[in-house]
Amino acid sequence: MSDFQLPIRPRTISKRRRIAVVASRFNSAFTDALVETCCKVLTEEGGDVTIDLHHVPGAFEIPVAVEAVARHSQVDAVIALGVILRGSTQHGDLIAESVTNALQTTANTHLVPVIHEVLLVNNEEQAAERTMGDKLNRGREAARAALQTIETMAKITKSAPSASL
Ligand SMILES: Nc1c(NC[C@H](O)[C@H](O)[C@H](O)CO)[nH]c(=O)[nH]c1=O
Ligand SMILES: CC(=O)[C@@H](O)COP(=O)(O)O
Repeated sequence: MSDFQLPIRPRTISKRRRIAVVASRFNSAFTDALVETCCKVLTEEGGDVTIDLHHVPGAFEIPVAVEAVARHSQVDAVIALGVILRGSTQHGDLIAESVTNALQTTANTHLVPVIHEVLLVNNEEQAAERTMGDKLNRGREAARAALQTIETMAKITKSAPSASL
């Protein structure tokens, strides 16, 4: 009897990546800086990467667009970029909390990495440091977190039994 076994279906890990960026326009000087740096780093460090950029008015609208991307597009990751400046009421904190929870839910529901850089800051100085500076740049951080998480997810799914994929 032959001990020949059919090879299991190869799961080719394509190095071609598609990443969606969902960014709010509110506080656009800061959010535009986040988008610019994030896309630059994705292009420089991500290899063969296609970026789908989507804009929404404010941070509160980011999760619905991220969920739509997760449901309807074949992306390897979604990056959420926004800047919430604390005002004199609780409004900013409420938005930030709801965005955080919604992004986590989308990531875990669709098993797609969602990178959360919807920043909640106390003032413009903190916003500038994080969006325009070199030391704390959250746009750069977002791009690198997306690329690293894509690699990790690929390793995890590669080592999973094919029936569970
Ligand atoms: N104050 C900020 C907002 N506010 C707008 C909301 O996000 C939202 O668009 C509005 O409540 C309509 O649903 N958005 C930010 O991104 N940053 C802010 O500082
Ligand atoms: C997050 C906001 O919409 C914020 O600008 C609201 O400001 P305020 O708390 O002063 O009403």
